[in-house]
Amino acid sequence: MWYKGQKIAVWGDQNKANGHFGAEEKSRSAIAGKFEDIPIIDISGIHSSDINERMRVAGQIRDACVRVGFFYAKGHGVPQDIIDKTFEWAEQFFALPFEDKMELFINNQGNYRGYTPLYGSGKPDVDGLANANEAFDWGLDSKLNDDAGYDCMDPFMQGHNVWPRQLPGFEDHLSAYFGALRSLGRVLARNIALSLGLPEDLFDDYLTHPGCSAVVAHYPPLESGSTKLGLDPHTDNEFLTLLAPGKVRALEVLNRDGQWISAPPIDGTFIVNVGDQLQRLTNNLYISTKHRVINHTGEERISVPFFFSANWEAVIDPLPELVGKDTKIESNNVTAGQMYKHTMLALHMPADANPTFKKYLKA
Ligand SMILES: O=C(O)CCC(=O)C(=O)O
Ligand SMILES: [Fe+2]
Repeated sequence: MWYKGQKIAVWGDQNKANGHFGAEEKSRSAIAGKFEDIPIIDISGIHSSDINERMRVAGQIRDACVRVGFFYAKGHGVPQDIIDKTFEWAEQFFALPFEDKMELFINNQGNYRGYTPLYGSGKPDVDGLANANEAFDWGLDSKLNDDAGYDCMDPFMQGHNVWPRQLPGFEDHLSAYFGALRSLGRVLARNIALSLGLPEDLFDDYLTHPGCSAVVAHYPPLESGSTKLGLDPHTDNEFLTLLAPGKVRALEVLNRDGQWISAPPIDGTFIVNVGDQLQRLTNNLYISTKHRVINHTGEERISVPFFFSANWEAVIDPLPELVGKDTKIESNNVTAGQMYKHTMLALHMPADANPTFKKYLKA
């Protein structure tokens, strides 16, 4: 495919960075109490004008990204109030009648924004039902774009967000949340560059209009003994994920021994993880670690992942600085937008075959 005179390669699962560790443990029970294996980092120094402060954080981030691919970020600077309000709006959205939510059915939007019904994404089980979560996705569009020089015409990602007409105020708040997290992502990316021993502005050109997206997700409690998953094991596609995990423990992270480690929420922190883009850019130095969601707590769970991505047209190849002098870079010229589109198509395909959802598909 061609875009602005540039040939874009075909992207597929075989190209996913997929840096999970070890063989996948089949057990459905996670090891609790080992969450200290996921480091807690006070990242407040990323905003400091003192390079020593920034370097101190960068060292810890490097260690976490090389060993684990995940860390808890405290001192992130996003006001708790804006995070709490996002959860309140999410609750109001999920409380809407099913028919209202299906007005925004994600499979009807060319840019994969809007509503994913319960069991409507992921890999279908023997009962034909897939992930036990419902979700609302929004992300960069021409309204949320803050780069005057960008036309939002990526060949893979075009169109606007859709918003629930029943909830005035929802769009404004989620847009503000998007802006706050995008700002944090840009500062974090500078610290990541530092953590790689590279100039702090290294990623700036990748992030002039980052193709970020975000999700409010609802994971109802699963019955004990249920074989269902809230979210299948996967790696995230983007540069970094900044997850507001809410109050209910359900996220599990695959460690080097192939064991699932529980990653419970810790007040005042985001759970940050390396995505496939960053793994690829760092030539597999930083690891995009597999994770999944299982809610066996008996409580309703809401979480809000923010996927911080490079510009959609940015080609995601290993940085020459991180590739040995004699190693040839195998460029396949894949863009961030293409990686995102591919991931979203694969994730949402099952709903097209499900009779409950099929009738909502628009021709
Ligand atoms: O809700 C969570 O804990 C994680 C969600 C997640 O992994 C994702 O949406 O990619
Ligand atoms: Fe994820």
